[in-house]
Amino acid sequence: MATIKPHGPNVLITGTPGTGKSTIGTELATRTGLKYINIGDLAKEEELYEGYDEEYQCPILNEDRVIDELEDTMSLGGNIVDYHSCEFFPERWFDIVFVLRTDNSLLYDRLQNRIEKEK
Ligand SMILES: Nc1ncnc2c1ncn2[C@@H]1O[C@H](COP(=O)(O)OP(=O)(O)O)[C@@H](O)[C@H]1O
Repeated sequence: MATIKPHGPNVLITGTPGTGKSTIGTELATRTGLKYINIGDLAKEEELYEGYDEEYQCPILNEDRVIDELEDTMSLGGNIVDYHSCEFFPERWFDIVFVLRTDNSLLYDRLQNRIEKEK
């Protein structure tokens, strides 16, 4: 059960990559004044990794370090957290969770566009 936090509620926005988490998360942050936290960006900035996944060709997130890094911020509240996975977050952190979904055919095109842009 979430408790009332001094800086307001914590919101989790999760879902498959490309479903619009960062688009909605940043817009929501602008409109509400809550702080937007993108876990992927945070991990990059603070190097919260524990090795490299050769199969998926990406760094492996150190989930314990993410939790340690965010614990104080989340206790105060007032955050919008954006990440494609959610099972490792403490349930007590969040007051509400949104799971975004997008039709697979649309998702395919969005991710394809993202890859093209990154080239
Ligand atoms: N509701 C929406 N309708 C159409 N396109 C969207 C919508 N939300 C996001 N997009 C587009 O889909 C792509 C992926 O969105 P993004 O917010 O980066 O997703 P995520 O953060 O979940 O990976 C972007 O090009 C974005 O502009």
